[in-house]
Amino acid sequence: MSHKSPKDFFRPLAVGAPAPLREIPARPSRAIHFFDPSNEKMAAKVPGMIGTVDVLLGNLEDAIKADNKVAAREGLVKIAQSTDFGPTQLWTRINALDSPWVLDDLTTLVPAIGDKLDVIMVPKVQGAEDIHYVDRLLAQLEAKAGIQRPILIHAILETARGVANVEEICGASPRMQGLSLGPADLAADRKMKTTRVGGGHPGYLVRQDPPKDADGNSQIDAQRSVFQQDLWHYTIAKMVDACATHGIYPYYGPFGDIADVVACEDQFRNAFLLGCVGTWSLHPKQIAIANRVFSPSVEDIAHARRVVAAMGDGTGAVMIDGKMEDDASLKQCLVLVELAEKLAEIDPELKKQYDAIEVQA
Ligand SMILES: CC(=O)SCCNC(=O)CCNC(=O)[C@H](O)C(C)(C)COP(=O)(O)OP(=O)(O)OC[C@H]1O[C@@H](n2cnc3c(N)ncnc32)[C@H](O)[C@@H]1OP(=O)(O)O
Ligand SMILES: CC(=O)C(=O)O
Ligand SMILES: [Mg+2]
Repeated sequence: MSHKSPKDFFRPLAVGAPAPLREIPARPSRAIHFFDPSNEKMAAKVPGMIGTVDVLLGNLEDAIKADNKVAAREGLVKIAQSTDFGPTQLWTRINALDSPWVLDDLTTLVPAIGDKLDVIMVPKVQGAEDIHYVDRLLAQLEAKAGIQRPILIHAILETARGVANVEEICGASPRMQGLSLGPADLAADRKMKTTRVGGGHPGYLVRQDPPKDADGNSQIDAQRSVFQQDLWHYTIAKMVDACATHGIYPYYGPFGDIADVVACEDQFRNAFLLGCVGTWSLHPKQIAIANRVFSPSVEDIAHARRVVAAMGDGTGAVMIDGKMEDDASLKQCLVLVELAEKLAEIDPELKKQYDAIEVQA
């Protein structure tokens, strides 16, 4: 839902602010890698990560101690001003809109490094009103600082009200770039009885039916398989639909069990299959997992290209390996092929792998 009439939707919100984008570019953003700009050891690693990760995000909100908020903000300014980010995007996560730090975050960052910041992530977004506030303030600050292209907004979905309002959040401004899931705050706000940051839960499961004995009685105490379920399926699916409706991009979020690289990969893959374009990385070892999961496999691209070739003008139905392919399955294949083309532009290793695929007749 827009707060403006359709004719004014793309009008700048301050005189002299850059014109809003008509379309949000599909820039690869498989991993949004979080770092604490007040942590000197971590910050020192940032320049070396350029080119190995699609997005570097200087975090100012949760996980930064209250005593370090100013140092984190100043550290981010220093890093951004002294670093050429090349192909890697620079994002930040500002403090919550009801915090004592957010106004200084925005009024410091935009004049100092607004020309380098691609996206500002806003936490704990509750409804369109939060986006409208940041939208207008950014326009005023951009105009004052002479910023030439609009800084985009990314909202974290991490309150029950935010989830209920997801559609209006996505459509609140042409600056809206995407949404991430905030499973930790969302769990707390919903009063879910979990203590984890993302991922599944062994107690959230479906159990196989009991076997029956010769008389047809259920053997309740027999050994039965249990299947752990995904606590986040509903919210991710809702985010994906809202983002697709508004032409913006959905992301998973943090996976807090850094040591469990296997479950992390599974959770990321669920999000990829459901339509997310990327996820967060909290530790350097999660970057490779995200890059792998959010890049279509060589097998998928080989199959997709085969369907594209077989479908000619894109209409009708054909059989490939015993399966029916038609206009609709072709469209799914094109999603993968187009994503592979975008990734090949920035990832030479992937390009080599995709280029080596021979299309089977
Ligand atoms: C719910 C939410 O809001 S999630 C988002 C907020 N949370 C975050 O942003 C957390 C970001 N990550 C971190 O703070 C850290 O990775 C932690 C606390 C999880 C683990 O940190 P450590 O215990 O230091 O991890 P570990 O010892 O494995 O680190 C190995 C090296 O990687 C570095 N490192 C760890 N995390 C990062 C990072 N995110 N970026 C860059 N370097 C990092 C460490 O400084 C260390 O460097 P060293 O080898 O020179 O000593
Ligand atoms: C991602 C985040 O901020 C959360 O899970 O709360
Ligand atoms: Mg949070």
